[in-house]
Amino acid sequence: MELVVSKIQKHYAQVTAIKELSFSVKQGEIFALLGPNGAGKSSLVRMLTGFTQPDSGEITLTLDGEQFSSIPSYTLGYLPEDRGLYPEKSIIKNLIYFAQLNGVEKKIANEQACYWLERFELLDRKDEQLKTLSKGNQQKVQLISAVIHQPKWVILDEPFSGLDPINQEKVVLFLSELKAKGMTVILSAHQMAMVEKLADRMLLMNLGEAVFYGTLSDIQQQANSAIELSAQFSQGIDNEKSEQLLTQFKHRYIDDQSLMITLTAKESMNQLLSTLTSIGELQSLQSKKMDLHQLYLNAIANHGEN
Ligand SMILES: Nc1ncnc2c1ncn2[C@@H]1O[C@H](COP(=O)(O)OP(=O)(O)OP(=O)(O)O)[C@@H](O)[C@H]1O
Repeated sequence: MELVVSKIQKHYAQVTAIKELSFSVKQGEIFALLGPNGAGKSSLVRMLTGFTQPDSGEITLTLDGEQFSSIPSYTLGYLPEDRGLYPEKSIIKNLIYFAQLNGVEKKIANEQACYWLERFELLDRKDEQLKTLSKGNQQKVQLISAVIHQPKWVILDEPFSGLDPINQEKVVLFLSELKAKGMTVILSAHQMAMVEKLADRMLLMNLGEAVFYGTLSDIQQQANSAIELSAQFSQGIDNEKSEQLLTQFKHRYIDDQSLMITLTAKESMNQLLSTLTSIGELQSLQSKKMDLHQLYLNAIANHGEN
């Protein structure tokens, strides 16, 4: 039941939205699609759901011995980028309506709706009109509507958007629960801290191409040629002087006594050390693994350079 995407391309008039993209999603995993605005995530999702087709290349999913060129709608739960619920209807009626559209009996739909509403602490408001909920709470109802028919595959376009940190954590738990129930989840997101916690594997796209792909540790290994170093000085440093001396090294300031440097394989540690010691009295120099946020920024900045 692996979803295999092989060398797909998608063009819109002059724009090539997806270029020769290949990857696969394994059954039961949480797979994250990452990338800056315009990278091609929504174009890809539209092809995975069968809403549009690739101009070339192939998408294949084998389910119960049958082969499909997208995820069939009967087994898909989808949270689209443009949300669509009925603001005048009650929360429970919205959810039952969406479940019934997907062939779920009313009684089961009601049970499922109550189960998930309780999880999101919204059960006591189920009979209120949807429009009376805050934007974040409406988002939670929308998430429930995407999974109320217990699909095997779930695609969520930006499930964290508009949510405060507490509710983002609730969505992390919600997604983990979907995985524990055996669903395969594909999500697009811009919140790297959430993705780092959740995703089994991920694909970073830029300009329609894959920039990195794999588990977080695969990606950290791929980026191993570059290391992040944190330099701490015993006194405040002179920014003007450090800017002149550090021109060849990619760096950013943490505060007036410390900075982060990204050292690539091409650059010399000895030279960096002598540069740092001429900036001021170095108290410590530590290397640390790049988090997903930093890996993402570096990968996008370097994409297309080689
Ligand atoms: N219907 C369309 N007609 C023409 N160009 C399009 C169309 N849809 C997308 N594009 C272009 O294709 C490229 C990829 O867009 P897409 O919406 O897939 O990116 P995205 O990664 O989903 O961005 P975002 O994070 O902003 O939602 C962009 O250059 C966009 O302008």
